[in-house]
Amino acid sequence: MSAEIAEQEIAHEQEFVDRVYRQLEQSARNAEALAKEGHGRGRLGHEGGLVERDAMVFQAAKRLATLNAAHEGLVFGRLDLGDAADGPRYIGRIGLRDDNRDSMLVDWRAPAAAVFYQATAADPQGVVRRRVLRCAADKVVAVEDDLLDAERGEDLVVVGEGALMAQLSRARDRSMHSIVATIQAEQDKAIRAPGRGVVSISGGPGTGKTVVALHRAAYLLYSNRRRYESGGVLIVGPSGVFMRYIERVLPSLGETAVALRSLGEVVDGVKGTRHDDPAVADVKGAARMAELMRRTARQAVPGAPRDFRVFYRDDTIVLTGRDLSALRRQLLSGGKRNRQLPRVFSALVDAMWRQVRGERGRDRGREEFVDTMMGNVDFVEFARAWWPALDATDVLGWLRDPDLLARVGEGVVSQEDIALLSKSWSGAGDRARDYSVEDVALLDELRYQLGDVPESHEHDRDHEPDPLAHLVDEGRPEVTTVSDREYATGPRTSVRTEDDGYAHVLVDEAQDLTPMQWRMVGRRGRAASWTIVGDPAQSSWPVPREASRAREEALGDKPRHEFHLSTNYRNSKEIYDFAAAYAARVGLDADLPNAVRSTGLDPEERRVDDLEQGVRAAVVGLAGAVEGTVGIVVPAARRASVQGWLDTWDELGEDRLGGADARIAVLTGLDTKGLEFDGIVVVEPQEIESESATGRATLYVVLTRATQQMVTVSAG
Ligand SMILES: Nc1ncnc2c1ncn2[C@@H]1O[C@H](COP(=O)(O)OP(=O)(O)OP(=O)(O)O)[C@@H](O)[C@H]1O
Repeated sequence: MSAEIAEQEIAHEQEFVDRVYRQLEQSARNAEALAKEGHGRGRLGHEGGLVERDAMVFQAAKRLATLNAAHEGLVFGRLDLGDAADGPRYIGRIGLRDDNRDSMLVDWRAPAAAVFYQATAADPQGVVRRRVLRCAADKVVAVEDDLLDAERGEDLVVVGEGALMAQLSRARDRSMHSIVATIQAEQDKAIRAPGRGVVSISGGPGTGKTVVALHRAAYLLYSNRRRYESGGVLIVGPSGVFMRYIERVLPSLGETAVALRSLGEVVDGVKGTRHDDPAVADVKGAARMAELMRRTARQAVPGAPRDFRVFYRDDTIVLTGRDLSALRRQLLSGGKRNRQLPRVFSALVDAMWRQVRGERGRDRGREEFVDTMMGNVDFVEFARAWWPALDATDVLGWLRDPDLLARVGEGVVSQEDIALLSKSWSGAGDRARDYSVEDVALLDELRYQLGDVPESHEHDRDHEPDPLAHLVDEGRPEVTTVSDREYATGPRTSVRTEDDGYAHVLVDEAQDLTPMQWRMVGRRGRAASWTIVGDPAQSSWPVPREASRAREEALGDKPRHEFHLSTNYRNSKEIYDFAAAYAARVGLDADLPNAVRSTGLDPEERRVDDLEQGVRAAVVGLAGAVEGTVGIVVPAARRASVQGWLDTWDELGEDRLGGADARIAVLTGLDTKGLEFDGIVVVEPQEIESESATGRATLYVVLTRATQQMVTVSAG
């Protein structure tokens, strides 16, 4: 194939791409005009004007956002079909029509685009030639063809060596990119799977599970926009760094109505960023913690009055500790703690009225007794303190008291568990509200145990007017509506459990969710369809059976659809062979995909006398050898010291600045989950392996993160 012919083809495609961009601008102008008109109508003030305006402005703004997001690499595919009379079909990130309403560009998710991904030479499905256009901004820089039907395509020019290889060899930056142009047939099936029930996508490292799941989210939004945009789509991933890594994929596909949350951010209003030590994390994630939280949520409020005494007419009325415990149990048997707030006053007054024996008191009747108590400042204060509206963070705080922890933990968790939990919480001091990722699932458990504070229980007609009502109102959290969610760009502000549900829940790196995290995520997907992505061999949770039970409970009896991906698109063959040999050596039952790209560069295992100098040489070497990112992966115990070294290695310049998001960054094994780097330096792999009960799986994850080159460095 001569370069000249390739140039001609590129120039030809450029003409079409130019036309598409002109049309895009026209559409953007139309959307803007519509938005302006919408604002104008609002001002007219005629009936219904506001509603109409809101709808118009909203639609126009959304269309504008989509158009802006689509700007980069707008057109990426072309199909020449058997029936030449139809002309070529172009595929893009969004669909676009010309002024005559004729289709110029087919949205990649539309049924008419499916053959672009599914046609093969063995089964061309009417496609003669498939062409991928590679663009830089709005300029076509290369075209890559597959001739699928050699007979009918005799006259067609065929250019390029394959879009996929070109895409896989590109340098990595700190963001995942969309793969719309090169989705492979087995991936496409998982992306376009029907939106009902649970879609599980499994596969070994680098098989595209994450990127496929994200494209699936975009597909679902396209195929049933009303359901998924108003009900919301929640995407849960392992860490903040991971969420930043994937956050650009959906906007680049024109979708913004999605909540991306790391496991530490699933609960509105709290944020866990640090991890507990593995031993503590293992306890906090275990299923037995649910019972511990249930018991905690039923405890008397620490520091609240233990009894109450008042004189009424001829009687001394006393609510003893025992009375109050019985009342607490009685109220709790009627429903969740906060839900019972409207009943507290009557329950207390009833118990006290039973003690009114004197004639003067009885003669005046219960009503007067109630009125008197409502006006009694001491009583109202006592009742507020005895049964306040409780927040999960306050209740978790109770467990900082080792005695209380030991009391509620008895018979539920072991003595060792209690010691570990106590060390984690009672030592918190100033960090009392600095939650770990593992604490967040416990807070969620407590939220559901406590229940929401009723919105306006003062209107509750079945019960006495409640002097505590105003108290409750002060603390009433905001409630979000469906339209808030549609308009929302940032995190939701709701803290009510009833607003937690989504229409679709997508869990990435699902093999790592603890039982408590499954419970937390499961609550958000009771009525949802699900996409679950994972690879059991990469799991860092030590009790897989317990986690799968919790996962089954979260998913209920929803129908399951399984998809398996079998090609590793990330690692060079040399790197993946090394990792697979490690998995076999340490006895991991790994799902071994087929790595398709070879670089001729084997990983290196270096032994050095001076660890710092050895790591420095490896990092500087890789930073010069690869174009993209370099990850320095260290045992958790060495993280701070290696970061300190990196800070002093001035020859690396700006590339090491910016912490976890820099071109050259220090990460622990667990931090690397789901990420990838062009070059990886693994510091003391043996220590990473022995650092936790599931260290072998963690090291396997680490060994499967590099796209180009990998060096391990150990001292001695
Ligand atoms: N069809 C494709 N075309 C181009 N690149 C692809 C394709 N499929 C996957 N990739 C790339 O392969 C890399 C690995 O993908 P991804 O991170 O989604 O894999 P994964 O299965 O989630 O990996 P792991 O389980 O190891 O974290 C990414 O860079 C992704 O963009």
